[in-house]
Amino acid sequence: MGGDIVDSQGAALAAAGTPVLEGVPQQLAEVMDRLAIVTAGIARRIARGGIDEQLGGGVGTNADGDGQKALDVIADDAFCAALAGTAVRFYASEEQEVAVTLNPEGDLALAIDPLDGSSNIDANVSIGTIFGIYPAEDTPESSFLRPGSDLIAAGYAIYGPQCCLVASFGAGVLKWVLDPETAAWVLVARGLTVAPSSSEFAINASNYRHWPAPVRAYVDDCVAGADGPRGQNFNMRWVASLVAETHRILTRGGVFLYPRDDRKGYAQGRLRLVYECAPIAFVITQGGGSATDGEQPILARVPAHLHDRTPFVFGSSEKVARITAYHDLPERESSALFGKRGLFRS
Ligand SMILES: O=P(O)(O)OC[C@H]1O[C@](O)(COP(=O)(O)O)[C@@H](O)[C@@H]1O
Ligand SMILES: [Mg+2]
Ligand SMILES: [Mg+2]
Repeated sequence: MGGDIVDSQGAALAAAGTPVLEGVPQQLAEVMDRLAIVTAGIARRIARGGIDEQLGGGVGTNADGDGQKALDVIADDAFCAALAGTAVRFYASEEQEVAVTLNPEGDLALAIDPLDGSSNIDANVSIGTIFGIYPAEDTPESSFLRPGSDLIAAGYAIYGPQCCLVASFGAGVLKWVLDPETAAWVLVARGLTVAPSSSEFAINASNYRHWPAPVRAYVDDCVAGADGPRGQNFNMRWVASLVAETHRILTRGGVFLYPRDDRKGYAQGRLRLVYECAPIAFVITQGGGSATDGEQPILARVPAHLHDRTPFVFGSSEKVARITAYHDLPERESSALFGKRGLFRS
C-alpha cells in the first residue's frame, strides 16, 4: 500500500482490523485510516529529506503548468496507490490532468492536493496535504464539479514541528497529533473553532500593485493601524503554505487573502477551488469561521473544470465580512486615500 511511503505501525494496526484514527464515521473509516498511514509515512520521509534524497528538487511541470517538486510526485503516487481497493471510486489530484478511476464500485470521490506549499520543502517550513471527499456520482465531472457544500468530509495534514491531521465530517472539526514516541495518531480535539475576530491578516504583499482596489483598500487600512480609519494596530503573517495559514487561523484566528490580480495567469488568483479552497472552506466553516471568494461563499461556487482557480478569503467571520463590505464599496470610495474613506472611519 502506497509504495515505500507506508507507516508500518499504522499498516499493522489496519491489517489487524484496529482503527488508526479514532472518531471517524464508519463509512469513511478505511479511507481516513489510509490517508493517515500515508501521512505518517510522508512525515517520516520529510524528516529524512537531504540524507539520501532531495525532496524539493524540480522534476518537471504538471498538466496545469505548475512546477513539480520530487515530493509533489512522491506524495501523489503514495496517496493514489494507498486508496486503490477502498471505497474511493474517483481520485482527482492537483498533480494529474484528469481524475483516476480507482474502484468502479466505490461510493466516494476524493479530491487532493497531495503536497501543499511545495516552495517550502527545502526551507524546512510547514507543508501539508489537503483533501475533500464527495459522494461519488456516475462520472468524475458530476462527482467533482459541484458546490463544496456537497462535501461529506474534508481536512488537511500538516507536516510541521508537529505532524497533525485536522478534519471535519460535517459535525465540528477534529484534530489528531502523530505521537513521535509511539507512531500512533492521538485524537486531541473534537470541537476546534475559529476565533470570531483577531488582529492578524495574511497576504502576499509583494503583489500589492497588482491587486483589485477593494483588497488594496482593506490592506491599506490594516497597515495604517492606529493612525488610520480602523483606529487599531494589526499584525501580518505570510507562510506561503495554505495549510500552515489555515492551522494558525484555526488556532488563534485571523484572516487569509489570496485575491485575483493583474499578473498573467492570476485573473482568478492562484489557489484551486476543488483541491484547496473548497476543502479548507469546509473545515473553516465547520469551525464557525467564514470563507468567500471576496464576495460569495466559496462553498456555493461550482467549478467548471477540475483545475479551476478562485480568489480566496477565509478566517474569522468578522474579518471576512469586513472584506466583503470593502468589495461592496463604490469604486471611488475603495480607491480613495485611506483617511478619506467614510465607511470604516472610527
Ligand atoms: O508563492 P505565493 O504566490 O505567495 O503562493 C503561495 C500559495 O501557493 C501555494 O503554495 C499553492 O499550493 P501548491 O504548493 O500545492 O501549489 C499555497 O500553499 C500558498 O498559499
Ligand atoms: Mg496547494
Ligand atoms: Mg500542491
